[in-house]
Amino acid sequence: MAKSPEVKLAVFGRAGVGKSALVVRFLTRRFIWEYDPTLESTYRHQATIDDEVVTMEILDTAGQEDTQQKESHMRWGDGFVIVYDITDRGSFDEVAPLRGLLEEVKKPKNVPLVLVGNKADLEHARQVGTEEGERLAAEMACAFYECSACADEGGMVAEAFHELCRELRRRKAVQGKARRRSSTTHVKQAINKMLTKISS
Ligand SMILES: Nc1nc2c(ncn2[C@@H]2O[C@H](COP(=O)(O)OP(=O)(O)OP(=O)(O)O)[C@@H](O)[C@H]2O)c(=O)[nH]1
Repeated sequence: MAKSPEVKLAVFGRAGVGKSALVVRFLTRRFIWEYDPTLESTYRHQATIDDEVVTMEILDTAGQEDTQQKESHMRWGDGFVIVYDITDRGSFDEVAPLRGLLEEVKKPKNVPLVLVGNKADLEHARQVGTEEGERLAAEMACAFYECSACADEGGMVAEAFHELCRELRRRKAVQGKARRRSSTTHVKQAINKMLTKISS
C-alpha cells in the first residue's frame, strides 16, 4: 500500500492571536481558554482529505520567538498558517513582514501558506475588515479564512488546514510532472546523440 504523504505545517502569528487555540480546535474540535503562552508545541495528526490520508506534523510556534527561532521553524516547515487577530490591527500589520521573512528563508519563493483572521466571534471589537484580509491574501497569492477558534460552527478552522494540505499536494504533483518531463527530455537527447553518432 502507498505510504500516506507527510507534511510539516507551522503556525505563525503575533502572541495572543490564538495560534494554540486554533491548533487545539483543529485537533480536538474543542476550545480551551488558556495555554502556556511561552511554549511551542508539535502535534501529529492524520486526516482524510479528498479520499487521501495525510499525516500532518503541526508546529504551534510561540508568538514571542526571536528572528533566529522563526527562521529555524520556517526552514523546518513545508507549509505555513499565518494568523492574525481581527480585533488587533498590530497583528495584521505583522503578517507582511512574516511573509517577507518566509520568502527570504525558503527557496524557491512563493511559499505555500494560508492566511487566517482569527477571533471572528468578536465582531464588536473588529479592527481589521474582511476585505482587508482578502486583499492581503490576494497579494500573497494564498487562501484566506476568517475563523473563530472559540465558535467554529462552520468547520472553517479544519478547512484552512486542509486547504494548506491540498496546496502542498498540488505543488508536489506539478513538481513531479516537471521532473518526469525533464527526465523524458534527457532520454530523448541521449537517443538523438547516439543517432547522430551512428549516422556520422
Ligand atoms: N473570543 C475569542 N478568543 C480567542 C479565540 N482564539 C483564542 N482566543 C483567546 O485569545 C487568547 C490567546 O490565545 P492563544 O491560543 O494562547 O494565542 P497564541 O497565539 O497561541 O499566543 P502565544 O502562545 O502567546 O503566541 C486566549 O485567552 C484565548 O482564549 C477566538 O477565536 N475567540
